Amino acid sequence: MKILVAAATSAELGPLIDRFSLGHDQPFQRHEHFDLLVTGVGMTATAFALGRFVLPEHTLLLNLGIAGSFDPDFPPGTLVRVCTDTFSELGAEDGEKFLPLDELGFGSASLQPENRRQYPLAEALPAAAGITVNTVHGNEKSIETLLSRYGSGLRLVESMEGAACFHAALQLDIDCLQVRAISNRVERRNRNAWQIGRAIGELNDWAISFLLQPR
Ligand SMILES: O=C(O)c1cccc(C(=O)CC[C@H]2O[C@@H](n3cnc4c(=O)[nH]cnc43)[C@H](O)[C@@H]2O)c1
Repeated sequence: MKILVAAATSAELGPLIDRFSLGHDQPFQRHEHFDLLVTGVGMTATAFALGRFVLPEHTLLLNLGIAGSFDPDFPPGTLVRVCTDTFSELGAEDGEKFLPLDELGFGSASLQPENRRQYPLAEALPAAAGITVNTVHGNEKSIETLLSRYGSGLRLVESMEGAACFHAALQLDIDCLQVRAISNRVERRNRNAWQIGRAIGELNDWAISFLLQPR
C-alpha cells in the first residue's frame, strides 16, 4: 500500500515534514513510507494537483488539514474524521431558495469514499460531516442560512478542500481518508480566536503515528 498524503499548505504539516526529513517548499515529494503533496488552498488547486500527482501505485489518499467547526462538541484542538463531504455552494439560487446540485439533476453534491480497506486509527476518531467551501463562513446571517439547510446537530465541519479529495479518490477508484483538526469555530470572523498551532500539533501527532504503523 502506498499512501499519498495531501494537504493545502506545508504549514499544516510542518512537524510531519520535519519528522520525516522532507522539504517545506516542494509541492510533491517521495518518501519510503508515503508520498507528500501540497496542493494549495481550495478545491480548484486541490483537484488540479491531485490530477497531476496521483500515481497508479497510490492506493490511499490521506487528506490532512485544519478546519472550522459548527459543532460545540468539536471545539478547537479536536481531531475528526470527515466521513461525508458536500460541495455546499454547488447549485442554483431560486429567489430565497437554494437548489442543490442533486435537485438540478447533475448528480450528488455529497460524497463518501468507498474504501476497500479498514483503517482502525482513523476509524477511532469522532466522525464528522464536512462541507467544502470557496468562502470561509464569517458572517452570522450566512451561517444561520447554512445551518437551516444542513441542520445544526450534524457534527458539521468546514474546509476548503475535503470534497475535492473525495471526488478525486472516487474518480480514481482509490481509498480516501480525511482527517481534520479543528482550529476555529465557524462564527463571525474572529481570527484572534483561531488555535492553529494547537490544531497543527494534534493533527501531526496523529498523522505521524498513522504513517509509522507497520503495514
Ligand atoms: O496563519 C497561519 O499560521 C496558518 C498556518 C497554517 C494554515 C493556515 C490556514 O489558514 C490554512 C487554510 C486551510 O484551513 C482550512 N480551514 C481552517 N478553518 C477553516 C474554516 O473555518 N472554514 C474553511 N476552511 C478552514 C481550509 O481548508 C484552508 O485550506 C494558516
